Amino acid sequence: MSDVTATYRVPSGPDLHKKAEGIALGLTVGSWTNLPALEQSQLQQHKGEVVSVTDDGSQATLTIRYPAANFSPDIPAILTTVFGKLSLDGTIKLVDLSFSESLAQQFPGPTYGIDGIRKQLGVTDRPLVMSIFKGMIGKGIDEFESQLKAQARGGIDLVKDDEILFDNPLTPFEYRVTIGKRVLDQVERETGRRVLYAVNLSGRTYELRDKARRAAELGASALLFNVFAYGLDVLQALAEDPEIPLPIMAHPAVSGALTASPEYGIANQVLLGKLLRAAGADLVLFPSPYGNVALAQEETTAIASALTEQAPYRSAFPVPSAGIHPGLVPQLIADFGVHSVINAGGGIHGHPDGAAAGATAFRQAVDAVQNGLTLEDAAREQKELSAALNLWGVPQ
Ligand SMILES: CSCCC(=O)C(=O)COP(=O)(O)O
Ligand SMILES: [Mg+2]
Repeated sequence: MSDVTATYRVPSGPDLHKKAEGIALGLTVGSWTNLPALEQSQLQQHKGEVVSVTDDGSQATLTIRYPAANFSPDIPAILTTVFGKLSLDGTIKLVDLSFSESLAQQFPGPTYGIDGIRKQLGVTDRPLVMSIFKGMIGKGIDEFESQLKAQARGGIDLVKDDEILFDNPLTPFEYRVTIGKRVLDQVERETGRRVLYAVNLSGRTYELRDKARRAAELGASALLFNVFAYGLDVLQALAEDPEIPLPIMAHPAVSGALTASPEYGIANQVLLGKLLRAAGADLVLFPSPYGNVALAQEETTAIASALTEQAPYRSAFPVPSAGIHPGLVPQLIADFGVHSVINAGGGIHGHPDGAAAGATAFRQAVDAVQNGLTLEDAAREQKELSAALNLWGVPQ
């Protein structure tokens, strides 16, 4: 049977079975008043079913299954069913969500995912390294071009716009795409390495599809998308469009408003993990456990698992981000493995010898870990890594 199963965390207390039954009924066939008996029996197949109720004395967990016959197979309908009105109804957090196999198949998942992006880049055996344009607001297209060249020549695999760089007269969207393509083609000719650039797809919702199609026509290599400012269904529409054949990188901006409370909202592993993957994100940024905007270690592990564990979809790249510098590379690889992206803005542009050296320092740090060396040992031979470690250190 096609269905969605939702798990909620609520405060411990008496009458939890009654509470769970109230949710299962209230979000499906229930009403605040009794319906005639005949109508009740006809509605039985639509009723939510309480799967389990557990209580550890401080917190309780309620799991409820909702028949897919109640909703159309899209994320807005599913979220409204499992956590629409309920999200407004007291202390309750949606901590897990699973689709039955037939429901899961209604969603696209990543078009490229980890394997597809690795294939485009020709990099199979190490974490990818990504850099973020920084300080571009108020700067012109020449600055954009020189920053991109420096990052790409330094050894970066992917470059992304910062999420706060929107369409603007100094660096218009289409210019960034065309100049980005020219620079990256030139770097490929020079070095033999393919680098992807994710341009920030921004603007009004109804403009996005045409803008993304235009970007593809102009030779864009990837899109950055502030999905939570728009909605998961907008991401899905972009991912499913055959005229937008580009990897999509989901930025977590705004998601904290939905996830940050331990008692309310939606768990990170559901929103940034399962739902982003189902909706078609190829790469997912989230706060790392050690940077300046940090998430708890177990939450980041749960996000990364939801993006990569067994599912009817391709795996999406986990991109733990914020406050990342080369000294953190061993920890990042230990925590997130080889199939992750190491992403830095300040940690590249703040390098004492500039962005190209910043990019090189990251690649040297990755190579050191891959070769079983400590960063300190590798830095004896490599001046870019040495300068980065002198500035930011290696956490012990
Ligand atoms: C909170 S995850 C997204 C990180 C981000 O958008 C960013 O710009 C990180 O920049 P940083 O200089 O901290 O690497
Ligand atoms: Mg940013």
